[in-house]
Amino acid sequence: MKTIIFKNFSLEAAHYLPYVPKEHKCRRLHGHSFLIRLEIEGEIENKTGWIMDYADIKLIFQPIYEQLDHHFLNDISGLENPTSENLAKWIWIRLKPNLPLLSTIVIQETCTSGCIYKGGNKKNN
Ligand SMILES: Nc1nc2c(c(=O)[nH]1)N=C([C@H](O)[C@H](O)COP(=O)(O)OP(=O)(O)OP(=O)(O)O)CN2
Ligand SMILES: [Zn+2]
Repeated sequence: MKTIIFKNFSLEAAHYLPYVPKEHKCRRLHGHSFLIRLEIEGEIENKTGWIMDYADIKLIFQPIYEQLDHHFLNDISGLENPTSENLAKWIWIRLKPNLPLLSTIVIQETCTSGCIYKGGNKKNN
């Protein structure tokens, strides 16, 4: 039976949203403690009793995490407009090839706001 496991990460990063009106609060440089949740969907293996080791999810995500943690997101290629939605998509494109069972990325930007990304078609991700 298909089961979903998850691994949560917390990362600190600064950003601003360049395309909102000048008066919008998010046009100003500010920072977040982003919460990122990676969900993996698959079958439970008989022998191990798991879908995959949580530690392996962490290992696979590590190089991407390091590109983001304590960075200015707007400076990162492909993240010039670092909305939650674009961040989720950016992570998905880089992570999915190495983590084929990835099914959902949840980005929580503040206590009250976030995005749930489930991938896209091959053409536009
Ligand atoms: N669809 C999106 N809307 C907004 C995004 C986004 O990424 N996608 N981002 C922002 C800002 O980055 C902002 O920092 C977070 O927005 P907001 O929820 O308005 O933040 P608050 O903590 O101030 O929310 P309150 O609940 O009003 O206190 C804006 N919009
Ligand atoms: Zn923000």
